[in-house]
Formats: sequence, C-alpha cells, structure tokens
Amino acid sequence: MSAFLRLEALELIERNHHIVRGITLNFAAPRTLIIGPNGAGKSTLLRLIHGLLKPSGGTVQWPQPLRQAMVFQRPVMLRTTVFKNVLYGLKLAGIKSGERERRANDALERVGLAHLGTRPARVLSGGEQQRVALARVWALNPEVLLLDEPTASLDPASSREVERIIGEFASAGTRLLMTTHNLGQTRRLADEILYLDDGRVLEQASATDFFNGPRSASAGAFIRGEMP
Ligand SMILES: Nc1ncnc2c1ncn2[C@@H]1O[C@H](COP(=O)(O)OP(=O)(O)OP(=O)(O)O)[C@@H](O)[C@H]1O
Repeated sequence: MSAFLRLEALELIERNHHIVRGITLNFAAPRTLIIGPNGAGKSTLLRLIHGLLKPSGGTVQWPQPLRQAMVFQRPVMLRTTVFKNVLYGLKLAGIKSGERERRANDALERVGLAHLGTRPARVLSGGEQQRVALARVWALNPEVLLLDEPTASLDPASSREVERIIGEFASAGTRLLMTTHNLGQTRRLADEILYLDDGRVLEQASATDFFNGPRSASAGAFIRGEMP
C-alpha cells in the first residue's frame, strides 16, 4: 500500500510545551485509529493533519490532494433546520443548486434522519446532532475523514449508530483517521493502530498485532486499563 499521507518531523510547541514531538510516519491503511492516554496529543495531531493548526516544525504532505472532512466530539449546528445544515456545507463547497438538494436528501437518508429534515437542528439529541454532522460530511463525499472522538459524548445506542455510519464511510472507500477512548470500538473499526503517549508515536501496528502483543509498556498498561 502506498502512503496517502506523510508526516515528516511534525512538531507542535505551545508556550514552551512540546505537544507533538517530531512525528515521522506514513498513513496507508484504510482505517487508522489513534489511541492513547489523555493529553497524549491525539486531537492535536488530527488538527495539524487537517490544517487547523500550524506546526512549529516539520510537514504534513499529501502526495495527491484528497478531499478531506473532519467531525468533532461536539458537533456545531447552525441555527436552522437539519436539512439546511447539510445544504450549507454543500453551498460552501461550491456544489450547484439542485445537486445540493439531491445530495442532502441522500445523506440524511444514509444516517437515518430523513424524517427530521425540517426540525431545527439545535433541538435534536446529541446523538442525532452527531448524525447530522456525519450527513454533512457524507454529502461532501470526502476521500479522507478525520474523526476526533466522535462518540465520546454519546450513550451506547447512539455510539453504535454513529459507529455504523462510520463503517459506511469505510465501505464507500473513504479513508478514516479517528481518535477514540473506546477500546471495543477500536477493535471493531481499526485496520491500523497508532498509539500516542506524551506527543510521541510509541507504536504503529496492525490492529491484530497491537492487541495481541503491544510492544511498549505504556500501550500494554493502556489496553489492560491500568493507566493512571
Ligand atoms: N493551544 C494549546 N496551548 C497549550 N497547550 C495545549 C494546547 N492545545 C493542547 N494543549 C495541551 O497539549 C496536550 C495534548 O492535548 P490533546 O487534546 O491533543 O490530547 P489528546 O490526546 O487528544 O487528549 P484527550 O484524550 O484528553 O482528548 C494536553 O496536555 C493539552 O493540555
């Protein structure tokens, strides 16, 4: 597999604090899950990759430009209907009217919210709002989807529904880079694991190898639930 994304000596320093410490690696797997203890730098790494933060050093290289989208732990809903929330992203992306409506309908269908299209988005439950956020990115047909703890604020049933939709992105060929604290979810979704601790990548391994025998003491403790 050839890399679709390369990080070269990527570094982020904020107020003399090293948050990302010189990460060099290639991404080639369809679904990479980024895990590690609180404060390891997982969210920061995703933000650097998506261009939301400017690195202090090093580079983020896309050998071929890919359409990217990102989903956050807490979705931001515009003060309008569910349908218009999805339409708006398409408008920003320059998709022409007509095509926008078709795509928005298709995306809401895909996440199981077609019946809530006329509802104000901000009155929906957290789980439903996250599905609107996923519909918004589904409509944009991203080639890479970055997800930062997308189920962290959700109850188990909503989490599973969001996980199902994330699986649909993968089935449609969208590459996934995702952070989570849920090890069950990691096992269900990951092809590859990136284990971060204190701004460093301690392991990059297939999910099978990682769970069968993590090489670092930190990852071993993390899997056993023994992190402080
Ligand atoms: N803008 C900033 N200025 C200073 N420190 C920051 C900034 N952003 C993040 N940090 C610190 O960098 C470290 C990494 O944060 P980050 O949110 O990336 O970790 P994480 O692995 O995603 O953690 P969690 O699992 O708790 O979400 C933390 O110690 C955090 O407090």
